[in-house]
Amino acid sequence: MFSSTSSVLSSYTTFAASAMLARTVLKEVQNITGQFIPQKLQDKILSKLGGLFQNSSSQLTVFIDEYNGFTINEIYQASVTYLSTRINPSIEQLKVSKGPREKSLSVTINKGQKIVDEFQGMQLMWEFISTETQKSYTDYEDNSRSVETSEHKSIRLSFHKRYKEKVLSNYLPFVVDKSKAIEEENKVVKLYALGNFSGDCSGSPWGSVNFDHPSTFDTLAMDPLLKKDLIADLNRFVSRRKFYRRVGKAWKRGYLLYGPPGTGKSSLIAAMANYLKFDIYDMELTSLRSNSELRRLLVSTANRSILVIEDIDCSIELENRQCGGYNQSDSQITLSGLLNFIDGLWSSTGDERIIVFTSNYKDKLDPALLRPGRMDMHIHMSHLTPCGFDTLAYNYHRIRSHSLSTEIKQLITMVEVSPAEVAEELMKSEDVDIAFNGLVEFLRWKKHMKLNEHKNEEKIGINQQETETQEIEEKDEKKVVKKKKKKRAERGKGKK
Ligand SMILES: Nc1ncnc2c1ncn2[C@@H]1O[C@H](COP(=O)(O)OP(=O)(O)OP(=O)(O)O)[C@@H](O)[C@H]1O
Ligand SMILES: [Mg+2]
Repeated sequence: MFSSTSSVLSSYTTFAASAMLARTVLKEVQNITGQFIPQKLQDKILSKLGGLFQNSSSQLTVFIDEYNGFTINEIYQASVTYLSTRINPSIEQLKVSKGPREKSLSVTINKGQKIVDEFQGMQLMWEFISTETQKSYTDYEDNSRSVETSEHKSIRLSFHKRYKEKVLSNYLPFVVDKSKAIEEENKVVKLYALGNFSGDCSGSPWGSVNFDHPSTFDTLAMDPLLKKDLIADLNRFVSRRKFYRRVGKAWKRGYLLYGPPGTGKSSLIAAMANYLKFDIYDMELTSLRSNSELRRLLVSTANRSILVIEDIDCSIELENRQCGGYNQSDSQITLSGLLNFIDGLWSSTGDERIIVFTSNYKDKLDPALLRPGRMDMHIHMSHLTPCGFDTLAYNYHRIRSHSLSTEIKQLITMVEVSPAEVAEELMKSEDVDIAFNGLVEFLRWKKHMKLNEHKNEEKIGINQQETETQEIEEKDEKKVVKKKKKKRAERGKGKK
């Protein structure tokens, strides 16, 4: 990969000058501080610098241009990213920029600036270079002349000749890997939905916005063991590229999230995306007309992404699958169309894909969807538990315990309350006492309603029982009357 990088032996005389400069600086430091720097320490400093500055003819310089022909040079980009983490106090000029959709500033080194880096005992000197070239054009129609200036950017990497192999096969790959990790860390997660609302001209059916959902695994109230299992499952999944290749399985994973409304299914998807830094594709099945449209959309999703189909039980005609002879042509969208595609083409074209289905009712789902191997993990998002309450209390009020906590937790075990409902109450005031008191009131009211419901149910139950026994008695009565009539009739015959 790197052998083609142009390497030029440069008579880099500035290095020798820099060595002299380093000696002068050491002397100056002694003069200013009035403190003698021990000779040993001086030697050590100079010998460290010596790897770079000793003899100009022992230096090798690698030039890394911004462009490789018309395409961007990935090593250049990687070096810029990597060097932005190596900025030290000796740097005098920096460049700062920020794209309209980026979260943070990007700080890079200005042209002419140098950075010394160390790697496995080697000293390496990086320098940013920029040259401007001007071309003049003559417009022969009106004989006017115009000048066009273009900038040529490159980076110069210098080190001792004896490290050539090590730099090309260890150091530069290290720089590339490191820059990927940095980019991954700074990556802005995107949310894609159908329709082009970002105004780009790519022709993609998906429009995207920056995904700025604050949900993380820390803020999510869910069974701690389940949360731990899920995080471990995600970690295993993303680290198993080779494994999936070896066993011949498509590198994808399916999760089914089910549970009542407001229990955090959508929040969990957001937490997964934020954790993995995967983009989300939100697929609204009800707005699609055919299997072929679905296929087109799935093909145009990118790797390292989460495809989300919410409320799967409501968004697809489940009966389609069950009706054997039903016309499952391309003119409509069917569950089998979706499943076939997920199992087949899509899974073999993409890498590192996650698919998430959500549903409020697991038992309403087609068994085909629940078949082993389809949805690898079924995750039940339940009503709030006392432990989940602790998470919410800490999220919203940064509080680990409160005099009302015990009562709140007791009430939570008595009523069925969703994390969303409790979150709503906790947000009503920034004063924790007011918010917790409000929550207690709310939970007591829920408990009261539940008890009333029970009583009503019991009443209905008793009434029902009464009517049932009455009916039975009536039936029995009728039977008895019938029997009696029969007997009477028989007796009448006998008399005759
Ligand atoms: N488990 C949870 N942990 C933390 N906050 C939660 C949790 N569940 C719900 N919330 C809060 O309630 C809001 C709504 O929850 P969310 O949309 O994730 O629920 P859902 O299960 O997807 O509901 P639905 O079935 O209606 O789609 C969230 O924005 C969040 O503030
Ligand atoms: Mg939801």
